Amino acid sequence: MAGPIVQLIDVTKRIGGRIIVQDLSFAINPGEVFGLLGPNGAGKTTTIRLMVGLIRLSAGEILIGGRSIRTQFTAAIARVGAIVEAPQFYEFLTGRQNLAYFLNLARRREAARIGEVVRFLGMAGYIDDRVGTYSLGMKQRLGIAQALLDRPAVLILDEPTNGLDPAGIKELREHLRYLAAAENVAVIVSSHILSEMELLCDRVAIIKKGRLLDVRSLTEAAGRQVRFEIDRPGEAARVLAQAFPELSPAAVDGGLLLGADRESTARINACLVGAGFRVFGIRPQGRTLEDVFMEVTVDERVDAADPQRKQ
Ligand SMILES: Nc1ncnc2c1ncn2[C@@H]1O[C@H](COP(=O)(O)OP(=O)(O)OP(=O)(O)O)[C@@H](O)[C@H]1O
Repeated sequence: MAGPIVQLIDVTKRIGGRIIVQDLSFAINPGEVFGLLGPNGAGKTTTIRLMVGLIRLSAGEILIGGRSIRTQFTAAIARVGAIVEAPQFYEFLTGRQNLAYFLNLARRREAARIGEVVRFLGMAGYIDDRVGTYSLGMKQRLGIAQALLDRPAVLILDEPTNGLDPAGIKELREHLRYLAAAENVAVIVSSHILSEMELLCDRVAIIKKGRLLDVRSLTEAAGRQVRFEIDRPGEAARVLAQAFPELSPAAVDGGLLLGADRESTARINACLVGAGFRVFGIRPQGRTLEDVFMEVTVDERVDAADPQRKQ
């Protein structure tokens, strides 16, 4: 197996002395739809802005296709298509003319690629209409089309379901899943709504107050999640991502989380001990994604129900 296309290693961001994101470590594989899930202010947008190099890391490392976003920015970002802030289009041009404009900006003149992404995203019915006449969902899709023009290996979409109705979300999900499956693109999306992420993603990382609480697979219902209590989890996640990329290890508070059956649990343990890590405990993870997410959001719900508690 080729290994992860995106790796976050102990990613930390401080702004004005405040820690916004702390020690995030996880890896994303080609062909999967990966979600960043967390309440408002959890640090999802900051994490995405770090991934696309819009802001600088305070500590840690982000690798895209094995290239560092810090020291090899141009090579790393060449593999990424992203919509971070709402994409801007010329309203007086048609969708196709907008795509042609962006394609020329990238100094490529491959008109055939426009046809390809238009077909792919099912936009043929309106691509030659002026963008000023588009609905929010249509503009959203034009944004994705633009991000796909350069055939990225990684597609990053911040809150892509914002403003879409359930039918729009379902369509988006079908396109993203197809993209992941057919073109082996790693798709990264963020949201604060669990039910939307469950529909969209293969795996979900839950973030609260800038820290990674959990990473769950949503595709393998029987997938067994095992938690290793360990020293230096971020470093261990990196070592394991190389040795066992198929396990998608993630560092969470004081530990390491991965999908592993009995046999691989033993192999992972041997690998960790062999690499000099101290393993303090190994436990199957029993809680459902919803249990974890409820815990993440409980403070907010209590505060909302009983505002006096905030005093
Ligand atoms: N440039 C900045 N200066 C100061 N604080 C910031 C800055 N950028 C983000 N923050 C703070 O960091 C925290 C995380 O913000 P971020 O936008 O990453 O969260 P989020 O999970 O994307 O939330 P939302 O769903 O509301 O967009 C927030 O408390 C925010 O106020």
